[in-house]
Amino acid sequence: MLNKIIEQKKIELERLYMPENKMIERKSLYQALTHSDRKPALIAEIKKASPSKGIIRENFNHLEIAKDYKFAKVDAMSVLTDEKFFKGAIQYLIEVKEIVDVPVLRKDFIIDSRQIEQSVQIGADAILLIGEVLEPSQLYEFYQEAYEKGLECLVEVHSIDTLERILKQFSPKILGVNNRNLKTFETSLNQTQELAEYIPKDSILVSESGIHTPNDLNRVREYGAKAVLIGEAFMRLEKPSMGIRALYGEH
Ligand SMILES: O=P(O)(O)OC[C@@H](O)[C@@H](O)c1c[nH]c2ccccc12
Repeated sequence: MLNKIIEQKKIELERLYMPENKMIERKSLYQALTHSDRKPALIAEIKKASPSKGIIRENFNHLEIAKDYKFAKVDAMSVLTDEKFFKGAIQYLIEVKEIVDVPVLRKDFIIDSRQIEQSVQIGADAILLIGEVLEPSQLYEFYQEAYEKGLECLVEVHSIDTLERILKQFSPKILGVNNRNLKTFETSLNQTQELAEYIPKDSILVSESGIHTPNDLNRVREYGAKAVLIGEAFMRLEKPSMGIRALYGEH
């Protein structure tokens, strides 16, 4: 599946949409995650579908979800912009960014430097760079290019092997452990536990995917996650904010 997604991205690169530059105020994801009242801090995702689950939310309205997340005071929002496999859209991110005051992460498969420029233009505050998709040297180049352009990066890895290869190159400030294997779609929170000890002390550990219950949240907190990235569990609820309160045990 991962290969299929990357092939599709290469096709899309031939007609990359590049909107006009607007003046956009950037927000720091790093700041938001380190100054959160919630432990772990929360990145809430806006996602209609996924290749592993199909359509997750039938009546999908990105702005309604963004407003509800805003009401719940999430620390950051992640917006899927991949159209083909996640039924996302660049337009969703543009519009969400206009109505929220927290950093917005662009969730997509970045394989080309032009997508970084595009992310700047559409108003993203941060982008995802996937360790299983990019060679460490390429990933580091994109990382530097993004920071030079005022974007932060969530560097995501699934395996210890990928993490080690990246850490030989550099230490990303925000490091995500994807509990889901993008090739098999298998999800296990043990992934966060196994990788946690290798995460540099100065990096923020974000546990991503497969977090549904308060027990899941407690587990990854104990493993050392300073932030979590959650999509599906909230997308299945009419009011995602209710799910957030239940998850964190807030009243
Ligand atoms: O919906 P979940 O299981 O809560 O997962 C959210 C997020 O981690 C997931 O969407 C994700 C993590 N890494 C990705 C890379 C590409 C696309 C999607 C993802």
